[in-house]
Amino acid sequence: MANIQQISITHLSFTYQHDTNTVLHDINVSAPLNSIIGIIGNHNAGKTTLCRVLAGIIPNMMGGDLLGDVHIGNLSPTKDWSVLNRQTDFVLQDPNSQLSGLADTVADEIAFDLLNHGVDETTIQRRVADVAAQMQLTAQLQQSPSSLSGGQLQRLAIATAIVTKPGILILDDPTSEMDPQGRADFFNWLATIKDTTIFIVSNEIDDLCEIADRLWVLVDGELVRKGTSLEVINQLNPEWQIGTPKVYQLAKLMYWSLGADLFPVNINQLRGCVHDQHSN
Ligand SMILES: Nc1ncnc2c1ncn2[C@@H]1O[C@H](COP(=O)(O)OP(=O)(O)OP(=O)(O)O)[C@@H](O)[C@H]1O
Repeated sequence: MANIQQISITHLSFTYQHDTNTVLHDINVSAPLNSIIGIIGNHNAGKTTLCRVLAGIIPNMMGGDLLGDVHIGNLSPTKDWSVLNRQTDFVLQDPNSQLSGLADTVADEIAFDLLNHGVDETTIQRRVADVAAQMQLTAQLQQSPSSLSGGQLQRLAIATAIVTKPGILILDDPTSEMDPQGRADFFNWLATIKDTTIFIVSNEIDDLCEIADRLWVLVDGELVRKGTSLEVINQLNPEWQIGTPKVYQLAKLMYWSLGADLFPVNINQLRGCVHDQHSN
């Protein structure tokens, strides 16, 4: 029986149709619902593929040989896709591929799913204004989506995903086109989201260590590390060539340890550590 408070993945393996390479190898992991899970790893490690499985796109829209079991709460992306799909939004790596292409304005694009859900006009206007403010797109609401910059398009893709208030949000490299300030604003916003299970693939390891409750590390399709960012970053194998946060690099250099050879990975941990050094 599935644990309704847990995300659980057991013995998950996957090979794309008409392919012989197994992309995901026997993945086993669990995490509490409503947490932020950062998915990191090397190039072609299977991060996007794992997101597709979590969203139910595999096997419902993309075929292949899927083994094992995935549950998000009591729902299985394979067996309960129609229910899960209504609660899930997926922000793709390429924002253009997820916009409707039918809307004349940014406001219409954000409103698109709400209109499809039959939401009333007043609620739509309020939700569009709220979400545009959250994604800093208020000034662009009457512009055509085609006039937006890459970073603005990514924020629009996120706006279209969150406007329906999904309980599960899957973000595949959502800040790749954003400038440093846009990226910082996005991660600050993400940290404020409540009651939502968030999976985020990102190379922004500094930001992930500030906000993620869990990190999952994929290397060549295998889940090689899982745990808090503190545990995971302190146990990375250099051969995996996965970047570490600047805070961790500095702390290691200065030997600002949290004890037991654990070095801080985010600002709060670093502050605690430096404070302890001064008070000793
Ligand atoms: N639709 C597909 N059909 C067949 N093979 C695919 C498909 N999508 C991805 N793959 C293959 O699966 C492997 C993992 O790809 P995936 O995109 O999941 O990795 P990733 O970790 O997200 O990569 P990146 O860091 O480059 O974004 C790669 O070898 C890729 O070529």
